Amino acid sequence: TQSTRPQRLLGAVQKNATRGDPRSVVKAIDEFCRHKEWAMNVGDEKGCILDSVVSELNPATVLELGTYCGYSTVRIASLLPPHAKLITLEFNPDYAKIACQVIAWAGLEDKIQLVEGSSAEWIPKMKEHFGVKMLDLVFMDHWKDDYLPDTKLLEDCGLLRKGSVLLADNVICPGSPDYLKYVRRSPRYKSQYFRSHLEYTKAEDGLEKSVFLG
Ligand SMILES: O=C(NCCCCCn1ccc2cnccc21)c1cc(-c2ccc(F)cc2)cc(O)c1O
Ligand SMILES: [Mg+2]
Repeated sequence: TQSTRPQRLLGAVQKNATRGDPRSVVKAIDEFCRHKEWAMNVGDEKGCILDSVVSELNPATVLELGTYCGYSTVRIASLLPPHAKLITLEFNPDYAKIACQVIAWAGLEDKIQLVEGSSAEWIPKMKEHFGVKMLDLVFMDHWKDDYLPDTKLLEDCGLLRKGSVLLADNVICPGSPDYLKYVRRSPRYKSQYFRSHLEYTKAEDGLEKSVFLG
């Protein structure tokens, strides 16, 4: 039977990356997506911006919405301090199965909790189910129409503290106009746009970093 793109991406990781070496996993995926098949990872250019935000923040608790094949999951987790935790949510079970194996190849299972389901279902359960008190960083990379409702849900569930950071991928392409308007207008956020390009292409895209002011 035909393989899927995520399965072929995993194959490229297992063929070209060194077990236990997250940077080689990231490199193998970027090479595959640049030279073989495009895939919707945050990619190397926006990935560097992601790395700088994570490194500066040194977060203890991170929530990622949209795991896909685990590329940004591995990028973030490889920069976390020893006892930090990354919870990553994936709606698509086939993506989750691949991401689980990519994360294992990188040797980052201990830092990452991969959960299958929707943000609407799991955000309200964060505290009771995962013992999460507050989120230091939320990386949004799931359905673009869900960025805004999920931001409001995060606020309502008391998961954001003064200084919590929302980092949203694809605010230009495919775009999340209602989310951008909200975080840029709201007095409760300090927002900043990091201009870049859609992964592996010349099209414009960027990351929006929004600090919750409490
Ligand atoms: O659609 C994108 N990502 C979301 C995939 C589905 C997420 C589903 N999901 C996961 C967790 C979760 C939790 N709750 C509810 C739903 C949830 C995406 C698309 C493009 C893109 C595609 C074509 C094109 F021509 C240009 C750009 C580029 C990106 O970087 C992207 O991220
Ligand atoms: Mg994305």
